[in-house]
Amino acid sequence: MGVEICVEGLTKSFGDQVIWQNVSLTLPAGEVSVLLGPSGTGKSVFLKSLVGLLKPEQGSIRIAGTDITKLREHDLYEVRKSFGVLFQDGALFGSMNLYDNIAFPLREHTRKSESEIRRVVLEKMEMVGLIGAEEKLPGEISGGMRKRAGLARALVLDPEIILFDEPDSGLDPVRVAYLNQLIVDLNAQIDATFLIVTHDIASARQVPDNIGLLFRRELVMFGPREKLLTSREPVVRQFLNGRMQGPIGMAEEKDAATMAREAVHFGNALQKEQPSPLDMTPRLLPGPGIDRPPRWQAIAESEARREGTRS
Ligand SMILES: Nc1ncnc2c1ncn2[C@@H]1O[C@H](COP(=O)(O)OP(=O)(O)OP(=O)(O)O)[C@@H](O)[C@H]1O
Repeated sequence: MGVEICVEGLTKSFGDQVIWQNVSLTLPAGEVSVLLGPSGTGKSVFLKSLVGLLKPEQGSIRIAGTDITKLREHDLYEVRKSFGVLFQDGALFGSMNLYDNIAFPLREHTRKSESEIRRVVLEKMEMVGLIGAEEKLPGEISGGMRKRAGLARALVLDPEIILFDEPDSGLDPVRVAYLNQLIVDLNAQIDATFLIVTHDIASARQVPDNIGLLFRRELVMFGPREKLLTSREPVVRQFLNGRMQGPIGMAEEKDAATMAREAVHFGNALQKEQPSPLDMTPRLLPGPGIDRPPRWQAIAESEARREGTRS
């Protein structure tokens, strides 16, 4: 369960437009990682590269030791079965009810009997809190329920890696909180490797083990969430605090003249800014009723110690 993904020196362009270059990171097996970045920095392109839908020009993507950039289409097809992907809108078939949508990958990719399929579909629907909604059509349910259904469908082949493309998009803050709790609960239950692309800073602060930030065609930083949350790197602080002041501009990158005007206006206050203890948001833990495997038990104990030193 849960495999390591090791990306080294990855570069992707479309024509002469370089999307990102020399990206290296390791997504540790079974951990939750978040990828942040201003709009258009190529986060979705990165997810598509991981599943082999796009081919980077340089670098390697090792999944459990196999470099998938070198695989032929047939072998890639096999590797893709180890991925579950939650697309932004759930990507459900509008004419199929939720049960059939969730059963779809099992009917396509396995030889399971309908009674086995029923067992798996109902188990996953229960995990995401959708029991009772089997007959509903995607158009009859809320955006939050569609995401849950998309997640149940991503789970049916027991993936070792789950990719979430902006799971919070289009949801109100309360639904985002429920979905984050579900993501953490699932990670404790199925122990797969999770990568979440998001713009939601509150989620990025609370949910992951690791955070990465794409900016100016590079991976500015990737590491344990403590490293990012307490970083003094101006672009990281600007992004995490959702501010206009800093290197990120309206069209991704600020020009030198705007940066110079800001420097005059704010002096070097931004450069000197220190991270505060408040930057270390408490981590979201698996909810009541979810058994904690040793990894999550250790996280809970370290959070309790941190709380102890705070109060
Ligand atoms: N198939 C493609 N062909 C050409 N250009 C593409 C293709 N896919 C993506 N791009 C370009 O790659 C860039 C990055 O797009 P991408 O959707 O990955 O950004 P993103 O960081 O996910 O943005 P957002 O946060 O707004 O979703 C964009 O300029 C986009 O136009």
